[in-house]
Amino acid sequence: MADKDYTYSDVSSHNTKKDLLVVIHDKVYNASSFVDEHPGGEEVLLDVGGQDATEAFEDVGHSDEAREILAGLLVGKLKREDGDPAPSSSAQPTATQTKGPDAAGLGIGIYAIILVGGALAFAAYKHLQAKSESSVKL
Ligand code: HEM
Repeated sequence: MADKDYTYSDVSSHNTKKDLLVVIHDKVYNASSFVDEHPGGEEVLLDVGGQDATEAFEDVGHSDEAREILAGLLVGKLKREDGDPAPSSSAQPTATQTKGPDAAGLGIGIYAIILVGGALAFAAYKHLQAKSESSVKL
């Protein structure tokens, strides 16, 4: 039973509490027996019922114990076909990569503003100082 091949549409029809399949890393798990015991609540599992739950599962940072439980729920593997949604976890790295340069650009901008602002403030201070010195002499 654990080496059955499922298509994405096979899995998608099993999305109820009594009949709950989830896909994690292209493997298919039957979470029906575990849904009531899930420490994270049944709601989150039902939300991903019949779908690819890889990202949701990995985002939580589940423990090794959770992964052992998961291994016990294995019923088969996912056979991807043309037109199926892409594995959800593969979209993540690109999203974080594009974030990097943006954040760095903003950081440099802020430094530039502080530097120019500081230089202007210093010039104004010097100017006022020179002015008050010359008025004392008069
Ligand atoms: C069949 C798949 C899953 C299994 C076997 C599983 C198992 C577990 C286990 C054993 C824990 C306790 C903490 C730990 O050992 O890491 C846990 C916690 C948690 N799980 Fe899952 N989980 C599954 C899927 C999911 C999914 C898809 C989500 C979606 C967001 C999720 C969300 C959470 C959350 C939020 C907690 C933390 C609960 C807390 O600490 O209050 N889990 N899960």
